[in-house]
Amino acid sequence: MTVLSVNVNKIAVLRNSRGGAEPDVVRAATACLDAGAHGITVHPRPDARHIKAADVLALAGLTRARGVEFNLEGNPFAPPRPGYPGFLALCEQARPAQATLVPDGDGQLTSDHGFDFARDGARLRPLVEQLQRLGCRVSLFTDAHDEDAAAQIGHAGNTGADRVELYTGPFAEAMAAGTAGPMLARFAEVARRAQAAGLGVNAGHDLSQANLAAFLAAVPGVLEVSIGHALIAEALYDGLDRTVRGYLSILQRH
Ligand SMILES: CC(=O)[C@@H](O)[C@H](O)COP(=O)(O)O
Ligand SMILES: NCC(=O)COP(=O)(O)O
Repeated sequence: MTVLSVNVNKIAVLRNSRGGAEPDVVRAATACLDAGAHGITVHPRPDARHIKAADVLALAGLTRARGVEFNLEGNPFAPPRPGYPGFLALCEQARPAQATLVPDGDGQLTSDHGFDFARDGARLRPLVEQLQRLGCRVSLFTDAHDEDAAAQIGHAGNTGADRVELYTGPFAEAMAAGTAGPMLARFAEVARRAQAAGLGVNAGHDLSQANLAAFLAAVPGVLEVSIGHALIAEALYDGLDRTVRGYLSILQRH
């Protein structure tokens, strides 16, 4: 079975919008694990707009205590800055079970592309080794939607990484537009090539209850999906009824 790692970035977005402690990322992560999620993912960004270094350490403690996977995502090439010690330093402190390297630019709204392995492979290799020495399984964020992707994946194998994470944003868009067929065939081909190169396959970005089943039916051997944005949005809808009723019941009693 494919395992589910819940990304709790969005809980921190909401918390930071008021500057206080609520909603609490550790409490939210605990609720996800209590519901059966297999692990927790966060992707702290250098501008600390959601997950902060302290959250990473707190979630590392929670996942260690619960014996589940902690997946820490980030760009290993982004320089440290006040409030963000750098991805490698965070991994040294938190020792996540999995480090997922993502080539984000600084001003990006969210992740929107994978590595260019032909170009980045040589500088990724020593970082992969360094992270593996820290005890992390290493996964590399990769495109699977374009012409070049199947060729690129061979270079990914040369980095020494353990897994790749297929960037599923373009699949989610195609699915919403009703045109996912050819895209899914491409993802399946990239997954098979990755597996043939000895890489495990994860997937993530904009996966949701509306598109996950179609993805898993078409793409073989996906080991893990990390899902945040849609899952948190769906949780709001699914939980609003109960919450409003909770308020009404207090009002009715006073
Ligand atoms: C790598 C990936 O696709 C997700 O981790 C995504 O980067 C979530 O980050 P944001 O929550 O900042 O959009
Ligand atoms: N690696 C993908 C991830 O952690 C969550 O992405 P999204 O579901 O927030 O788009």
